[in-house]
Amino acid sequence: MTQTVGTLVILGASGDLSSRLLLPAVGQLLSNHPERRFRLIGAGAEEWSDAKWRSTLRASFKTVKASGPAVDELLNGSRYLSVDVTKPDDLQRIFDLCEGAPALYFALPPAITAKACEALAKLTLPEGLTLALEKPFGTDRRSAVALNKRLATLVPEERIHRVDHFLGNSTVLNLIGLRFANSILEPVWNGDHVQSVDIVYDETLGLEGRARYYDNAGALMDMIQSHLLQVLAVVAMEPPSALDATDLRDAKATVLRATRIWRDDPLVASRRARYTAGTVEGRKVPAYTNEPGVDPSRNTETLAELTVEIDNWRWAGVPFTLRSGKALGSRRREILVTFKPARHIPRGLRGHNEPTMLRIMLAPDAMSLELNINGPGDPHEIERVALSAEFGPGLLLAYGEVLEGILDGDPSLSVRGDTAVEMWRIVTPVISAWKKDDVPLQTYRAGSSGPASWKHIG
Ligand SMILES: NC(=O)C1=CN([C@@H]2O[C@H](COP(=O)(O)OP(=O)(O)OC[C@H]3O[C@@H](n4cnc5c(N)ncnc54)[C@H](OP(=O)(O)O)[C@@H]3O)[C@@H](O)[C@H]2O)C=CC1
Ligand SMILES: O=C1O[C@H](COP(=O)(O)O)[C@@H](O)[C@H](O)[C@H]1O
Repeated sequence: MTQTVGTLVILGASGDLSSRLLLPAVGQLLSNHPERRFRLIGAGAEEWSDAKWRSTLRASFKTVKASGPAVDELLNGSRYLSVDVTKPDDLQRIFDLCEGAPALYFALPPAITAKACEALAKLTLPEGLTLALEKPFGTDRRSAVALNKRLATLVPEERIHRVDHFLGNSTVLNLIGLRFANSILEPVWNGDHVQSVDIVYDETLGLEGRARYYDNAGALMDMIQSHLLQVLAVVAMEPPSALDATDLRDAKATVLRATRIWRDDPLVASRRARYTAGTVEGRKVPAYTNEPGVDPSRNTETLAELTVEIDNWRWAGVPFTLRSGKALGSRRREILVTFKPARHIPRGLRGHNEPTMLRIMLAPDAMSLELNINGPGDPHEIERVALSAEFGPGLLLAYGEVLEGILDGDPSLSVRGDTAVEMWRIVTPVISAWKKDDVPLQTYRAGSSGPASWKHIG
């Protein structure tokens, strides 16, 4: 551990991300690493007292059973400031409370983050300042470019953490281990052997009171433009020499630069849908358009599918389909690599000739290789089996891993500025086509597997 940060400041501390994901991660990190010490300041628009903030901290820490002297010390010394983060004076008040080098974590809607960065530009910034920005980074390609430019005037790139918690996810690191610590996978990890790759993140969760953010984002921006393209980058990248920030981020950037929507045609490459009323896991879910805070005229999709191709030697012609949606009947989080079917099965063998499939489940962390083998009974009969294994669970929650990177000044797992822009470049033609209504917004019943007309993946 080489912690460079003395004070972690959460901007947007009264929001959902903070209490549900960030604060538990802080508690878990300190329980697992009691040698760590840093100050925590919460800053948000709500008029909270220090006491109310500390009771929020306690409640969040309880969810992960965080305890120990480091946790108690942080709790007792933690302060809350009621601020407007778009005002330079308010930001200065925060800096005045910091000890050591501060890290500002923007747990804010993207438009407010951009305004807060403008406000920072009016201040003399503290030595060693680190900035951590949540996804989505900007609201489109242009705003991402502008935000990068602004950030570059504030701190050096290595102290900017564009957070994508899927990259804090041990499974993504497991994926790198699986791909590159075995010599049998890489020779077939290309378009000569792979027929298609699907990255699916179906959630049973609905809107969960997040209309203010989600109704302006939708499934494409919320999940595909950020998380799933990052997963694609790790699945498809060339082998990095090391897991360090330069090698890893160069490898991801190269593959994303080669990525474009399938056939350059949003009508072929994308589909979108929105849920109607239904029942999910025994819970009644109202139609998305009847959720509090939703403006139906925005036509926000809650399920999106995007197929891309990667213009390079390894992957040319292989469709990569990314899909994510809310209020679906069952949770499914997996990367599915479908290999080409065997060219010829000797006459005399009967039964399956389905392609070999490698499923990598993102949570719970597991994998399964589906093969055709001679099953029990008649040895001429080919049957389907799955060889399964579990990845070891990570030591920390995904956000704990993200926070570790921020506190220790290691940006390996964060998204680099050029890559953040590239991810917007990939989805821009789809966003434009959807705005013009060129791709119909279909519907699916909450609790179903999506619109009946959509082909099932895998
Ligand atoms: N929630 C989640 O599961 C995840 C969220 N994210 C990302 O995190 C970010 C925040 O999301 P989320 O927490 O859900 O959103 P919320 O709306 O719950 O929280 C945003 C917080 O920012 C505060 N805020 C808004 N404007 C200002 C301002 N000018 N000054 C000070 N505080 C302000 C809000 O205060 P008030 O309510 O008083 O306006 C609120 O507390 C988004 O970019 C989202 O994409 C990423 C991964 C998961
Ligand atoms: O960033 C987000 O991610 C979550 C899904 O991630 P998980 O780790 O909680 O499974 C998603 O529900 C949310 O809409 C999105 O903003």
